[in-house]
Amino acid sequence: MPNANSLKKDWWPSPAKLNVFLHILGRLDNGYHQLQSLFQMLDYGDELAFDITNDGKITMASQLEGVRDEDNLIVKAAKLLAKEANSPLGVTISLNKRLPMGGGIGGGSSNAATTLVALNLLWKTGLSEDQLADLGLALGADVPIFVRGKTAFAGGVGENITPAEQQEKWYLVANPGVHVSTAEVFQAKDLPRNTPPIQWKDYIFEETRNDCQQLVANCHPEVAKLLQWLLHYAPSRMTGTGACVFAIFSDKASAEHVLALLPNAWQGFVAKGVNSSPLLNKKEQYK
Ligand SMILES: C[C@@](CO)(OP(=O)(O)O)[C@H](O)COP(=O)(O)OP(=O)(O)OC[C@H]1O[C@@H](n2ccc(N)nc2=O)[C@H](O)[C@@H]1O
Ligand SMILES: Nc1ncnc2c1ncn2[C@@H]1O[C@H](COP(=O)(O)OP(=O)(O)O)[C@@H](O)[C@H]1O
Repeated sequence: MPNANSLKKDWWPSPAKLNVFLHILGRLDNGYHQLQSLFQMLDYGDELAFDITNDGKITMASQLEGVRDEDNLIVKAAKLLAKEANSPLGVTISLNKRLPMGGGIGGGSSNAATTLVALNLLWKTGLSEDQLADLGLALGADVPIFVRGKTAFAGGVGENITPAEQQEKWYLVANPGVHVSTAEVFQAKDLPRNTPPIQWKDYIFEETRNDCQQLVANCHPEVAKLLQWLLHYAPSRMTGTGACVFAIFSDKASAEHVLALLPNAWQGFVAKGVNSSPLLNKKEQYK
């Protein structure tokens, strides 16, 4: 239960995303991969609160388990913004972590984006959305998409973003409890890297796939098992480089029904797919 102190805080949403599909078109000379993906924003995620100080210090109210403060993307984002905008202010940041880490649902990238967007307003540093997205790219490939906050098609190495309104569906997101390293997936010899490009206007879910899914399912039987289980109920797929898996429903009750049946070995949550992220809605309140 939240304590009185946390109730008083002004919490900023840090939503998750799903890669509804993820195609790998090729590999560039620098080792990075050319992708095509539909980034679906969810109405579910972490929350951050920012207590502004005058001492120029950037600190976490408490350490995120398994992540040193200097490696935390939240701290990195705040430091980057302070440097870029030459801000003399400091901040103590509280994090209410709900999203599994390293699961392909973008929690770390989203935390970084929420930090950039919120502190730009609270520190009054006045950077444009384009400038924040550019700063974010230095922290991770998915940070710009969370700064923009729109469900979108992404091309290039992920930086080429085209907002694309989708029918708002319900997703059951389940975590098989295994950790998959993005870098290792992209290094794998037998990762398919030659999917032909598609035209965004021709996008149909059934004609797309996640090119990382087979490889990850082969290496992690738990991912294959979870996918098999979900496929009994609804169209299902892995997100990003894994390991989380999602199932698509047209209504909330059906998604919650399957969540209630999910075997205890797996954790999950139900979220609505939204075209505008909760962060964007919060930002609008400050205008
Ligand atoms: C492919 C996606 C789809 O959402 O996977 P998930 O991380 O969400 O699972 C992301 O764009 C990942 O973004 P992110 O996890 O921030 O990746 P980065 O830190 O930028 O890169 C991690 C490593 O992945 C590889 N990488 C990443 C992106 C890309 N287009 N091609 C790559 O080859 C590079 O080897 C890089 O060293
Ligand atoms: N604030 C943060 N939240 C989550 N992960 C973080 C954070 N800061 C750094 N990390 C590191 O980034 C890695 C990737 O996290 P995350 O973005 O949640 O996964 P993914 O990119 O697979 O969706 C984590 O394993 C963790 O070590």
